[in-house]
Amino acid sequence: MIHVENLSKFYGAIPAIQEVSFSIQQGEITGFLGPNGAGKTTTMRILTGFMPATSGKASVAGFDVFNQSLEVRKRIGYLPEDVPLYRDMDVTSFLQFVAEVKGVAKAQKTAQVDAAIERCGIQGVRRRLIGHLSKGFRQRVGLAQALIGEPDVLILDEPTTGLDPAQIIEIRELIKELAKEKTIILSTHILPEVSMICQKVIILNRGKIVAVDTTENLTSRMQKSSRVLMEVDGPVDDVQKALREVPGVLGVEQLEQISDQIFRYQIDSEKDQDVRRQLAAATANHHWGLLELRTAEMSLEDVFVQLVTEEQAIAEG
Ligand SMILES: Nc1ncnc2c1ncn2[C@@H]1O[C@H](COP(=O)(O)OP(=O)(O)OP(=O)(O)O)[C@@H](O)[C@H]1O
Repeated sequence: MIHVENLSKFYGAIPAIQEVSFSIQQGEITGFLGPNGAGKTTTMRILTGFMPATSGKASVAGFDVFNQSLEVRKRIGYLPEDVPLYRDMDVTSFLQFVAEVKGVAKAQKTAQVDAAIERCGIQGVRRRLIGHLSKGFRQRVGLAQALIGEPDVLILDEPTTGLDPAQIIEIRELIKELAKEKTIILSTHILPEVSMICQKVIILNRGKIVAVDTTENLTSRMQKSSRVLMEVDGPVDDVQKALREVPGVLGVEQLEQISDQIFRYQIDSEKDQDVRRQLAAATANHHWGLLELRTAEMSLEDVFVQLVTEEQAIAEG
């Protein structure tokens, strides 16, 4: 559905993205993840035909984003980071205006506006002025305008930024619903958002792709060791020593103190080696209280830090 090949964009002499390549299949929901300034917005703007690239190729549904930008725009619904909503217009009039701008046939205009209003759950505010809506509802209106024209692809730039926790959950649910019928690219710098919503992740750092994979693969590929978390009631130095002596254990780190003698520990062991039984036995042998023992998944955040650090180390030689 979306193909990007060796895309680069320079602002003057400053490279915003360099040699970016990826493909997104129809129906996939892909997270564009990267710190501020990584090049997420730049890539999205090029894909939506808002801005030309300096070099490289990109196509959406088989149409070239540079030479056939009108065809591409018809197939993409775009939610920019700052949605240009007209605060003095009511929701319905605004969406009708968007339908006109997008060239929706007159006969379909009302039906499409109504459908978008319903999809985004804004029936109750359809006559309200946009300027009087909460940020969460404004974001829903932003999503509704992206749906007008019935595009196959949605490109959403940081759709949850600036929302409160309840609104964030609502918008994520809405995006997941939309993902049942659309191909979606969503940019974010919030890591859990990607693992919650996306099947695939493209990680950008300083204008370059550092990884493209499924969220699951990425986590397991980068996981170089297994990690166990324990909470033990016992003398801290002795506990650490005993846990370190368990075969296969690579390191023990003391985490927070819960109370007097109770501490939490993080134990890293060789990948694929399950040391939980031995850790429990070591604790029992010393008659310490074992209050908790569980494996810890490496978070996407750990993966991200690892990838970016590795990349920086390579760049610095
Ligand atoms: N119009 C512009 N003129 C000059 N430099 C720009 C312009 N727009 C972006 N840049 C630079 O290009 C790089 C990539 O920016 P971009 O906005 O694409 O990143 P981003 O990943 O979307 O970041 P953010 O999360 O902060 O929006 C940054 O270094 C930025 O300063």
